Amino acid sequence: MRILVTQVLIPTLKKHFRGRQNGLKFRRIIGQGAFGVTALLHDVRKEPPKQFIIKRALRADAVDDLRLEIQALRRFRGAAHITQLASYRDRGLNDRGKDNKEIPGPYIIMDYLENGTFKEFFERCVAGNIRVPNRVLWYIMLCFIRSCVALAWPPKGEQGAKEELEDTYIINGNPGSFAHNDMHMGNVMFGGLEPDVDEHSIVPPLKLIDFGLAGTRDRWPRPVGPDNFNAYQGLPSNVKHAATMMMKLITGYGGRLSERSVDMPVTVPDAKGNAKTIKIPTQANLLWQAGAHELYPYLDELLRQLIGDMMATYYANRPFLKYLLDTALEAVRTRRSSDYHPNIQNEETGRAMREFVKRFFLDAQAP
Ligand SMILES: Nc1ncnc2c1ncn2[C@@H]1O[C@H](COP(=O)(O)OP(=O)(O)OP(=O)(O)O)[C@@H](O)[C@H]1O
Repeated sequence: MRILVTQVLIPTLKKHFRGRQNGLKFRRIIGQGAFGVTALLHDVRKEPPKQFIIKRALRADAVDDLRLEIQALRRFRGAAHITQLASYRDRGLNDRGKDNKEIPGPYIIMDYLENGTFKEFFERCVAGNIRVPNRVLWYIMLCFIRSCVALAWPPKGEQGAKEELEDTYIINGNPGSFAHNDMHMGNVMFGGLEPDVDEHSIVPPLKLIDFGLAGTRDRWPRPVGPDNFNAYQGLPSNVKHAATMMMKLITGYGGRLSERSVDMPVTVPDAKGNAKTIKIPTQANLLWQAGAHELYPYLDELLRQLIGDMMATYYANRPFLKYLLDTALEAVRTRRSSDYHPNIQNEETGRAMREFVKRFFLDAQAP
């Protein structure tokens, strides 16, 4: 069945875009799974041609997910850390209210993210057996936190909304409980460097993709446990999944993780305002279990703490987004190589960061 649909669909896409629909031309199939197909399109009216992805479902149940994804992506137009919807077709009509009978069923056209998935980046780092510089980790963490801000306060921009950093959304009232629900390394991608945005001019911006399971409820409610105590809440779940990917990148461990909690010491003020140390359980066990400090001796301690906080076993112990954003922003803006151990200072300079990005992102994507 799948082969049949694909055999029909791919020539249909090719034929449709051969005619330069709205300046778009079919280039090649990017991904083809059991549920859907994604293909690369070029807008040949631009020089160099602007690249887009078209995503089309292959099965009836995947059509529902695609519809959900269209609804979700419309909420995030304008958010710099979520893949951007360029156009779509749902229920027979495209976003300009016109019928497009040639490509049957709903589809999504979105901006192409040229620097690949987080998973590919992770695998390159593991294969190269390298330590990702702390300063690069902070840039990636900042992007993750901004994506969580977008999920909590969707900008709901108009068609063609200009992308903006999410920092200002945070003042707009209480966060929502929208969950991505499928935040893993294959659903996080890196776009192209942006010379005009400080934080994206050195390390490529990270963006979430694949919103087919997203929503304000968990698609697969698990039995009540510490991680989904009381009710399902999207925000702490998104935050934990972001931190989990950071932990995987730091440790190079890409397998299934144990949800075993370990104690993490945290300094808090006591009733008199004096500092006291308490222990909170966290699932960031690879960074906090016995022996972890010796295994990752050069990891920025604040980053280790932040990941532990974001993966705190109990929702109530996970930090507010405002704190996460301020902490990551400050680290990105102020950390210098001299802040790190002499053994790694030459790997933490601005120059070393640029070389790292060239090797693990830009050169790795060259055709
Ligand atoms: N905006 C994008 N830019 C570049 N590549 C993309 C983009 N969106 C998706 N892709 C590519 O297409 C693949 C499939 O996309 P996506 O995960 O959204 O579809 P899916 O049908 O839900 O796939 P899966 O079932 O594998 O999760 C991605 O892994 C990625 O390689």
